[in-house]
Amino acid sequence: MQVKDIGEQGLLRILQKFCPAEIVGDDCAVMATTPNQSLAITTDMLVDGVHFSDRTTGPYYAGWRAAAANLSDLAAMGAKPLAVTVALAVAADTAVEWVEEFYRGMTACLQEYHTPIVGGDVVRSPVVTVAITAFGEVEFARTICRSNARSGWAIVATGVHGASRAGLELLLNPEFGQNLTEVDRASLILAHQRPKPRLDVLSVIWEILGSAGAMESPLSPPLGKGGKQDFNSSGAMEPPLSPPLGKGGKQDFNSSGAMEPPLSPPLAKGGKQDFNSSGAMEPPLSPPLAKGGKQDFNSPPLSKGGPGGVNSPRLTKGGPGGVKSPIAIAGMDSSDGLADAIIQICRASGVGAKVDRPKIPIPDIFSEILSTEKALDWALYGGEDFELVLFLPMANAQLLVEQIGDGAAIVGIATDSTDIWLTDSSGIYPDAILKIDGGFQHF
Ligand SMILES: Nc1ncnc2c1ncn2[C@@H]1O[C@H](COP(=O)(O)OP(=O)(O)O)[C@@H](O)[C@H]1O
Ligand SMILES: Cc1ncc(C[n+]2csc(CCOP(=O)(O)OP(=O)(O)O)c2C)c(N)n1
Ligand SMILES: [Mg+2]
Repeated sequence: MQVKDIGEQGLLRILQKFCPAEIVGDDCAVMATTPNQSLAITTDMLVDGVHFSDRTTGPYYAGWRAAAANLSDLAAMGAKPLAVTVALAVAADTAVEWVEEFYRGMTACLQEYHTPIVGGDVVRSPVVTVAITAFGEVEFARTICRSNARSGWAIVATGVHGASRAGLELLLNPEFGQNLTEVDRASLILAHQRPKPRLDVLSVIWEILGSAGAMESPLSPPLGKGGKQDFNSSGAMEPPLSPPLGKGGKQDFNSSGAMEPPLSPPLAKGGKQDFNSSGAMEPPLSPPLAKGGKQDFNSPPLSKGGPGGVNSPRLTKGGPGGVKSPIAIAGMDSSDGLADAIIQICRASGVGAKVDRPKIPIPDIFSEILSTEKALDWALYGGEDFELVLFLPMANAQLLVEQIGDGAAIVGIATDSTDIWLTDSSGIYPDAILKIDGGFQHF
């Protein structure tokens, strides 16, 4: 059966089965918000032939990866996922079964993090394309931004890099890795097809940084001795300080569709954006008029007064790198590769870095199947490992790496120049500048 056989309404009926019935189906999804939390919003598109293909990834894992990529961006901001919307473009002759499998994969990933699909759109297109918008919430004081890094801080990778690239190679090129065992082959392929967003790392970060994770006292001891907090086996992240979502602590988006309906009004009294009194609507983010009357799109919008400034009560911007939060950590995810993440954070923060080649965590098996050069290249530039790359004070970085385990490593240190060097503490290779364009480029 093809999409054209059931039509738009027929397809929507199938897709809405993957969504909580209480929320989906109207012109908007309306969700309760938690007081004192900021909304984190991210969009990522996936295009057939660019991000996945039938050669490498069937619909189930294409769906999984689509969800994981978006949740990974939330994790990178320190945000807890709330919901996603899915805009789907398929051809008239796309098999309905393909779309259903895609949704099964997507919801399998989302359910691990208790995140519902609350809406979306379907259109016809010659190329299958999926755009997901994910919504999360984060306390302002816990927002992990790219622009917060400081000279002297350690650079942490939360897990091995290059595995996804190796998995992609195995799927595209049958000649590659013929001496691998089936177990190793499967684990590399899974790294590509079923990446896990590192939302689990957030609880470890909050535990180490504690309530005293602010810039002023970044080295305060962790809250609890030694142990990771015991989150449930799904690996779902629940920042210990955030209030529970509903009775029982977690929203339950399982297939029964049971979930607490959003009873509280979405906007608290006074929480509405204050448009001017004439009633005319003025988008609150529009840049101020520059001298001469032209809008100056380069100047940072309405940052006067800092976070919560008078002009922009609900939006916090800290300059070219984006949000600045008071927490002693900076980071992003490594969707575009480890090197890209380090470079982006350094640029946003105005620092440099020294990255030590032997410290970069790669899968053990690489030494048997790849030259040292190629292993390094895939680790730095392969992309799609969806780990987090975090800059934080050394003592906290050491605790973090110890507690995450499983390939997490301190790979380098931020410096007060703006150069980003690849160094070699084993003394074999000369220092080199880390390339910005070594990874996947769309154009
Ligand atoms: N079409 C767009 N319009 C406005 N902003 C965009 C667009 N595409 C990307 N951005 C913004 O540019 C920044 C970098 O994007 P990107 O490299 O895609 O981030 P990520 O790797 O986290 O997905 C993000 O803040 C993103 O929201
Ligand atoms: C068929 C196929 N070819 C190539 C790749 C490799 N690839 C595609 S996009 C990408 C980088 C990440 O994608 P992007 O759209 O830049 O994600 P974002 O950083 O915005 O999250 C990589 C390494 C792939 N996953 N599948
Ligand atoms: Mg993106």
